[in-house]
Amino acid sequence: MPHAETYTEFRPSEYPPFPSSPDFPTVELSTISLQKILAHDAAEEERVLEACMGRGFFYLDLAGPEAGETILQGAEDVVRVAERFMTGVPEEEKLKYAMRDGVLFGYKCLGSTVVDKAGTRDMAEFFNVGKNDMIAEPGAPMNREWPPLILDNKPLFAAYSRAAHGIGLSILDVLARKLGIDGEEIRSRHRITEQAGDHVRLTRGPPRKTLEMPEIQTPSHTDFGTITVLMNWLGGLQVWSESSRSLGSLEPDVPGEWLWVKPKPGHAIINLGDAMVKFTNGVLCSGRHRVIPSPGEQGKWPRYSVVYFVRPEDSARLKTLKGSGVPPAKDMDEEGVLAKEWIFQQARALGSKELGDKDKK
Ligand SMILES: O=C(O)CCC(=O)C(=O)O
Ligand SMILES: [Fe+2]
Repeated sequence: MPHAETYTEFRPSEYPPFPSSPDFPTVELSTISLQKILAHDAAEEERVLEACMGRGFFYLDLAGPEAGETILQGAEDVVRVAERFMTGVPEEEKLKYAMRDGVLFGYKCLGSTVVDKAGTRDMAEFFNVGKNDMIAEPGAPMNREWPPLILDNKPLFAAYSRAAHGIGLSILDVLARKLGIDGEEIRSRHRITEQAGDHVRLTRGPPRKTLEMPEIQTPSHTDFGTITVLMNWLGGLQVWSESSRSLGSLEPDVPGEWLWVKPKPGHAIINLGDAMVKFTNGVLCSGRHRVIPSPGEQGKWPRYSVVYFVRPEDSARLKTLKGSGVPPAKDMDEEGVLAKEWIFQQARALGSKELGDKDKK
């Protein structure tokens, strides 16, 4: 038995495999190579477009480029910080850092959101670590107070945020090129130094209690921002089998079923958010997804994930962008809605009590 101080419940090398049984139908997602994207490989770029016009989800092979390696190693280091926070800090201390007053950074305790019309409570804890505060120069003012554990690891969160943001923008560059959109239209709305809702989300879901109970950890949602870089080690994430471009309702609005997304070692899971649907007038899809406890034997382990949300800068304007592959829309020549306001509206549409919980969803 390891000594209490070295004990860890995050032990990827010991996890049982994802069950191969028809009881757990999985989704087939394309695998895209970050290396090839960065080398402007034409066939790979076409596959990125196809994946984003379809489900809006794909695996990204991170091996090779420096940013990919930063995510691969960094995600495990981030989970170790998450584990110390989630399992080591008393609840009343954690609640001092709760998300509140429309600020989406900080702690969300288990059960603070409703996952269905019956009012069932969620089963996941998160901690949203804001990008701007982590990349801030020492001594610069911050958007909020952070626990010492997070501040002690500021360089880790800064490096992780920069790498994930950079990867997200490289994918957005590809999509812009393929759709004939001026890449600057997207880049200028996602400058890393500008204030934005970008954050690293640390999540912990407890082990499954029973085989039958759904125990929803994160209810059905589409991400609000532009693009998401997700690292997870255990099953639990599911995508809705049919793509839908409508935003905002808790339940899927087209017939289909939930399909499991099998974690793939060495790969991130990339998905588009609602801002990308807006920018492209619905040409691209923000896939609907949710998280339930891991299947089969995997469900005996607590489940951690590390999510980076790339979002438009707070003061950016959201509207359909001009491009040869984008059908014209009424809002193209309008000023567009302020990103900060857009996120707030999306959160409210999802029935959130506070903005924070439901960027959350
Ligand atoms: O934990 C996961 O695998 C996905 C989490 C997620 O979808 C989210 O936090 O938006
Ligand atoms: Fe999500």
